[in-house]
Amino acid sequence: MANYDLYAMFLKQVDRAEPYLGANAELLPLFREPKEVTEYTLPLRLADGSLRLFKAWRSHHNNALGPYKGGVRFYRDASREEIAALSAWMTVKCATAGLPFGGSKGGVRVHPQDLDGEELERLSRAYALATASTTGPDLEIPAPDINTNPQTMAWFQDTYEKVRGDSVPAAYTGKPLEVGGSQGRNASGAHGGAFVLRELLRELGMDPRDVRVAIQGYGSLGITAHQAFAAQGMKVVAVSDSHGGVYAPGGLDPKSLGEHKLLTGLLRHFPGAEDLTGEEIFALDVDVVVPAALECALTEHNADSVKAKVVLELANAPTTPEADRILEDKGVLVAPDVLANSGGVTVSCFEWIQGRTGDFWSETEVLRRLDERLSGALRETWTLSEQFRIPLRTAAFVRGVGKVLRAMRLKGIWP
Ligand SMILES: NC(=O)C1=CN([C@@H]2O[C@H](COP(=O)(O)OP(=O)(O)OC[C@H]3O[C@@H](n4cnc5c(N)ncnc54)[C@H](OP(=O)(O)O)[C@@H]3O)[C@@H](O)[C@H]2O)C=CC1
Ligand SMILES: O=C(O)CCC(=O)C(=O)O
Repeated sequence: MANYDLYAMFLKQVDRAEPYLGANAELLPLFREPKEVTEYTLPLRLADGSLRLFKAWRSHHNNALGPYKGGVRFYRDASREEIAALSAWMTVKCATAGLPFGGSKGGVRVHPQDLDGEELERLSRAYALATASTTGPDLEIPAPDINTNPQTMAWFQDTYEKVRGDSVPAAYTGKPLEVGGSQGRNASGAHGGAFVLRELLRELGMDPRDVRVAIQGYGSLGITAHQAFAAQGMKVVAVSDSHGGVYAPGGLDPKSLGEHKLLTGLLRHFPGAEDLTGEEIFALDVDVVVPAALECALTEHNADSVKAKVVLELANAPTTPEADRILEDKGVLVAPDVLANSGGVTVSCFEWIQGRTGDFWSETEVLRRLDERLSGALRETWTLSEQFRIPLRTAAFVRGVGKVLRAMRLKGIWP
């Protein structure tokens, strides 16, 4: 993925929506730029006494719709460009899901496996300290992303509250339940994706019980997606991680496969399944493929091999614009990330509301609201896509970017 310019990918997606944005397209030059990208150098004393410096970034893309919202990733290839592009997609995602947020993203260039638990805690606290002055329920509300989790959010929250000398439960989301998290947040990305897929299958006249799925990526999102799809009666026949994958035409059981991965660290060698190479996952004879790992998984090199009818993007930016064109020509429907993986940030929004009001909801209530919101967003996007005969991604951009531009116009963001 390293050779793709993610920000250029985002701009190409905006370009395709531009002809449908009417007079407000005049404001696009401002929308195309992140408002600010800040770089930090985080010092860390390692357990062996040596001193190491870590680069980190926080990108604020656009806040016309509300405070900045986005995850923080700890990732060895994190870069300024990657974080800026992901913040721009967050702006579109929040608008597409109808949330009162703008878009941001944060990242630290670190391979977390190189650090022990205490070093990771101190690095997390260093990041929260560096970004504290631009964080808060009305400013910017960070959340988990790749290699960060509820524990990371608890460390962020504690550091922030020590700086503020106050309790601020709505400053971070994706927290553990014990410190103000929301029911249903951990699996919300997967549930959101499953709701979007269910609605798409309905539009396509397909019965979920006849649907075979292949998932690339078996981390937080991939594992919970396997469970959510199986609960809807779909058959997950193949999954992969960074070491390769497994295929079982009769379906893979999420519980025993999860235990196998936990025990051995691998998906491969799962009893009763065939091993796959990572490259084979997208070319399988299935109905739905689900990229749930990293950016640029589907490119001009492998898009033509896709046999599925639907690509459900649970990862951020898994399909390059070149791959998008190839898939369109083949008649493959791509459910875009800004819609398909918006379940995470939507339940983050619910957590923010619960933290501000002190009124906490049951998991059933969280999932009911998530379903209502994402099913509605999918139907509106589908209608727009049919009306203008444009791909779902472009339709999602027309809806999402359109909302942001209208807010910019009303607020008079031009000085
Ligand atoms: N967590 C969240 O709330 C949200 C996450 N996302 C996006 O979803 C994606 C996944 O996030 P998340 O599940 O949290 O991340 P995790 O770090 O928990 O999991 C990532 C998974 O991808 C696998 N992987 C890495 N490289 C490859 C590869 N080349 N081929 C196949 N699998 C690979 C990893 O393998 P291994 O297990 O071997 O390490 C791991 O299973 C990211 O794009 C993220 O931005 C989007 C919305 C919300
Ligand atoms: O939950 C959030 O606020 C952020 C989720 C996120 O980073 C993403 O959707 O990519």
